[in-house]
Amino acid sequence: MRIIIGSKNPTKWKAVQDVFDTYQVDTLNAPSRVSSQPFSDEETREGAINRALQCAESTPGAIGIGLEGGVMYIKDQLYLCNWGALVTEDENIYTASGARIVLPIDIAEQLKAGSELGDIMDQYTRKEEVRENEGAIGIFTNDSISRRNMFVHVVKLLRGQWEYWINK
Ligand SMILES: O=P(O)(O)OP(=O)(O)OP(=O)(O)OC[C@H]1O[C@@H](n2cnc3c(O)ncnc32)[C@H](O)[C@@H]1O
Ligand SMILES: [Mg+2]
Repeated sequence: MRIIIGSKNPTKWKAVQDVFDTYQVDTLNAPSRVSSQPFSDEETREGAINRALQCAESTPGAIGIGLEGGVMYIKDQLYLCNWGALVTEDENIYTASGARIVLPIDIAEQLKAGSELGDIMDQYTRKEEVRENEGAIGIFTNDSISRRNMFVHVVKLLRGQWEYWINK
């Protein structure tokens, strides 16, 4: 069976390949159809579902996966949040979220002013393409958990739910 992941970002498709290691995993540049910087759990989850649906619809018999990054408030603190969705060929939708950590206040201020986290992180670290490597979660956990690692966990939650319910 083919798995299609709706992003060319290596942290995302490699996470899917890590979990679905015996499957053929293909990538599709599927737009999230939400803001480029989602600002709530709801919006981030919707972006993941939109991407997964487009992937599943693109190829008969394929499973679509969408992974989306965003930020969300708890009280006055801004947290990183990530969501995943898996859509089966009969359009069952499974969702799961990833671990979250609070963002430093100066990063939160720049996000509130309208910048995207990917750009802010590159400036902050003086690196290139942090979002395609360790990610903000890697930087602010002292490299304990990379963005790919965090997505592996999300994809395991998706695969596990799908396998559980498929036999019911
Ligand atoms: O190509 P796509 O799949 O769109 O990958 P992306 O890196 O843009 O990832 P998202 O659209 O899912 O993330 C939404 C925004 O948040 C940024 N972002 C999310 N998580 C991040 C992280 O861990 N490190 C750096 N930027 C992150 C990202 O760059 C976008 O600006
Ligand atoms: Mg993006």
